[in-house]
Amino acid sequence: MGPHPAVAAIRLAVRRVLHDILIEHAPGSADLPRDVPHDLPPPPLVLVACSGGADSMALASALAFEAPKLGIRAGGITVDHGLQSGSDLRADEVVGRLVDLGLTPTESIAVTVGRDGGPEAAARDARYAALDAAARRHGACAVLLGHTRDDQAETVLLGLARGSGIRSLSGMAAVSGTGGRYRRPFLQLDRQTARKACMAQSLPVWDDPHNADPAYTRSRLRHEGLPALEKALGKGVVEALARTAQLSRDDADALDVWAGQAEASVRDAAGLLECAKLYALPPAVRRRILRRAAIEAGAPAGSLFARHIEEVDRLITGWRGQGAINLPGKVVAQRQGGRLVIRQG
Ligand SMILES: Nc1ncnc2c1ncn2[C@@H]1O[C@H](COP(=O)(O)OP(=O)(O)OP(=O)(O)O)[C@@H](O)[C@H]1O
Repeated sequence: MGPHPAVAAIRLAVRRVLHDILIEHAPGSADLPRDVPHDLPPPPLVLVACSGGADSMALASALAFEAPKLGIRAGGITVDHGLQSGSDLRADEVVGRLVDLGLTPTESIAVTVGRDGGPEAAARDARYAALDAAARRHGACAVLLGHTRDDQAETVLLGLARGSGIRSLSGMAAVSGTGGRYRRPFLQLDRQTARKACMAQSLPVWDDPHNADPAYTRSRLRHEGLPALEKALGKGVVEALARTAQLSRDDADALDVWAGQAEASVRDAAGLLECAKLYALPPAVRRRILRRAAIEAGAPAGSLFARHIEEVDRLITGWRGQGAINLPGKVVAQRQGGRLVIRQG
């Protein structure tokens, strides 16, 4: 008898990603003759980032099962955010579970969570910094994250509510981070499948109380927002939102390329942006060029919002002699003799 369908599904998702990693990091190694001595690089190491929750425990179990079959070493990291009493003991428990799965190396990393950007963003920043450092320290070529299709749907809705364009509708990428370090094998898989796979394998899981805490935006969305949407629009809404993410990502990537190519054609010999040429471009392309120019001039990308760019855009499309526009990072945008000048003031 084969594995439970949920277990088969999580393993297949992980196997696909490990195949990609193998092709990227050890190209051709599978073709080398086995009886001739050669200096093969050490087998690649893939880490799983595990909170102890159902998604990442399912991921850890699938990694532990699939990696050895492909000659990949598999380890696991858990991050202790120190936000609840006894979180250190819990982190040790998670490490114990990763060891039981046969993962090595395993590590629990304690981080200090700051306050910047709110509790969720601060915890996330601290977590990714710790995972980055761990990947470097262990020489890992990839870190797997347990985000599911449901997480993706939530991310799309959060982006939609921010009103900031298709880039934020594109959710999380299957591959992201420096050198494509982070991989999300479960992005097409629903949360229920991960949970069922844990049950079928009798894996103990831990439900983070933060996930149910209505103080967190994502938690409210998960427990109130999405169920209400499903009730109104039908069960397919999660899948549709995840599909929206992929379509939006493709569109946003295409527009970024277009803007990159168009940028050279709207600059004069001195490199200044020509308002008339900008005016002739489609708004989506023009605004991307304006955004890039603002970032190049020193505006921090994270503080530059759609409303800032819209205001700069009005120097082009709604010109009535308005004054300089102040942008984050002390960057100033102003129109001077048919040219748009964006620089740090
Ligand atoms: N404390 C942590 N330590 C290590 N990795 C984590 C931690 N928290 C989250 N992650 C990683 O980020 C992914 C997404 O985080 P998120 O907070 O959405 O997950 P979660 O709700 O805690 O659930 P789960 O562990 O079931 O994925 C996790 O699947 C896991 O890969």
